[in-house]
Amino acid sequence: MFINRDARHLIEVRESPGKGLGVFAKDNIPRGTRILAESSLLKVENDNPDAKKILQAFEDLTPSQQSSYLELHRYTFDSDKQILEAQMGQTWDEMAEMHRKVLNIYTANSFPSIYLLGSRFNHSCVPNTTHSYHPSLDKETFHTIQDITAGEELLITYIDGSNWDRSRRQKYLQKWGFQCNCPVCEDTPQGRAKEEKRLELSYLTDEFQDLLSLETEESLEEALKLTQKLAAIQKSEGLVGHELRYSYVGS
Ligand SMILES: C[S@@+](CC[C@H](N)C(=O)[O-])C[C@H]1O[C@@H](n2cnc3c(N)ncnc32)[C@H](O)[C@@H]1O
Repeated sequence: MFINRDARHLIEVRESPGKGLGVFAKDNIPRGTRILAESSLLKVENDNPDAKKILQAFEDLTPSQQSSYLELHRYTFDSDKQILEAQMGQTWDEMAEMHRKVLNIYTANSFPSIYLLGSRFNHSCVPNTTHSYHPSLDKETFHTIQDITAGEELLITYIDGSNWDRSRRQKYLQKWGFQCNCPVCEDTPQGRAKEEKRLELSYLTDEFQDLLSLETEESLEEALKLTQKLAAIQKSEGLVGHELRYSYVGS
């Protein structure tokens, strides 16, 4: 049986300078704490946005759930707008204002479901929090992956590839309409040194895939050595979420 508890009393939502609202620690939080296990407010069974299903799911909410939903952050990137326009058979300007709002909120916050508290986590390319869907609980769970000090912001990553280079990361983040200034993205000597490590990770990951595809005893042994090297860099760079798990057990 899975215990359906979290430590949300240790977090609060408040203004994060330059980022809108964010999630902050009210107290010190040890690494590995499940800070949140949250049921979705609005669920759409599709990884890609489907305008009509999203609007129907919104219609199916209670009035109080609808007003909570409408308080979430709004943003829709142009290419997502084009997809939604095609699905609706209307231009963005022709759509009812409420439809634009609902879709704007969906595209800015979907996991692909929408979570009221979970949607307030901002992004960092060096996250201190990870999240995943927990099928037995039917909840999205959020765990700290670093020790957090009181007052610190809890950050997840919106990117599914920690070894992407800076320009690829930034291009992907355009979907949410912001420029990342996390410790790896900042244009400082420290930021550039961290970026070098990302490039090394990218190179080693490609080499690892090449070795695996050879499927000889020697290449698999080499691949195993490489994963140890990958894991060491990931740990030293604070990349201790999903990517480290992949290094140990494969994706
Ligand atoms: C899922 S919401 C996160 C919560 C949001 N800040 C709010 O006020 O509800 C995504 C939005 O947060 C902002 N955001 C997230 N991470 C950011 C970052 N690292 N820097 C600046 N803005 C960020 C962007 O406006 C983005 O579209």
